[in-house]
Amino acid sequence: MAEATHDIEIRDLYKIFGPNGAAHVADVKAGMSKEDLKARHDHVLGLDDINLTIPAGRIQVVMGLSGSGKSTLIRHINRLIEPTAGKVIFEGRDIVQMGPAELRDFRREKTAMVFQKFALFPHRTVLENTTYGLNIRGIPDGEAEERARRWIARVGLEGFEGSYPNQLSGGMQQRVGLARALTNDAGILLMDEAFSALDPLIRTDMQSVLLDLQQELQKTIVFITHDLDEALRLGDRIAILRDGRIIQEGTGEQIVLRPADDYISSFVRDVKRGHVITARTVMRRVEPVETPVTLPATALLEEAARAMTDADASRANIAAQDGAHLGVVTLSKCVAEMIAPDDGDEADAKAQVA
Ligand SMILES: Nc1ncnc2c1ncn2[C@@H]1O[C@H](COP(=O)(O)OP(=O)(O)OP(=O)(O)O)[C@@H](O)[C@H]1O
Repeated sequence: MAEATHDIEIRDLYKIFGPNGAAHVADVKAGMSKEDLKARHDHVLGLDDINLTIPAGRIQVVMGLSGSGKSTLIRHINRLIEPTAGKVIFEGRDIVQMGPAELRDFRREKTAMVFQKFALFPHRTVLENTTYGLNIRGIPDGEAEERARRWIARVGLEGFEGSYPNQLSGGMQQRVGLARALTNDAGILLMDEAFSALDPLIRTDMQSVLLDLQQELQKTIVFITHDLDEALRLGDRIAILRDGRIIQEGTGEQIVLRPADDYISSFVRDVKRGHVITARTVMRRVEPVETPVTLPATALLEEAARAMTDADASRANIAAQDGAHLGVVTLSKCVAEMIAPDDGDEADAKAQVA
């Protein structure tokens, strides 16, 4: 038997919406397109042969345009949607095969969800909204309240425990959504366009709140978005969906440097490369040089360029976490990569992250 892991392993997953989806899996496997399936059989292809390992303790972003299958995919993880075929394996168990009681416990204890439209109860206070999940699990009131208060404070809402949702701004309401999910203490956090309804500044703020919490909590987060900047900022890994298929999966840096096709190229063309590409990717593997600047391998190009400019240095050494020397970057190389690489540089950079 395979060793149990805390990763979420999605294997050969298909979802065909319609009265007789299972009858059409073979057609889809044989290459029938979403359009043909709709035209010939009046069924909708939701997910097409999804294979994805969502790493434990990291943020997996699922990105794609409207209708690409993002919501359908995330809802298979807690089985709010039944697959037409395939497996979703967590800790050695296939969620698809769970009976009702096992599924209920899995949902309540292992997963929590944050929704785009907050989904708060309007007639309950912040505290009551946050304790709700614990109450239905039968956790004693005192303990539930203590846990809820802790998370309400942790998301920055101390003092608002007695407020009602309509007394709060959108950003504050989503902080309640996050507090409610965290109070549940579940290892898997499912976030479906959780920040998409927020104003840009509040949205960036909430991304920072999430990243800050994640440093400490290291939950397995599945985060859906249609926004590339958000995907690149949050995702340890990013899967890009189109028409129910994963067309590319990797780190943000890999996707920006090696877009799998023209569609993804057009997505990433306007990305701020200095915020995505790391110094390690553009360094040369040469002996240490005389310079006041040493940077971690994870430093982004913009950070590297700023550090060198501030120190009036033209080069920086790059060191691994344990301090071992890895290579050298130059200021001019960083700037050139941030602006637009020539083909040769692009090929080098691609080879580096391959
Ligand atoms: N219950 C359903 N019945 C029929 N078709 C459905 C159903 N739910 C989703 N679909 C279809 O499945 C495909 C994927 O939809 P899904 O909602 O997962 O996309 P999405 O990427 O989350 O889009 P959005 O960003 O607009 O929410 C779409 O073609 C959609 O119309």
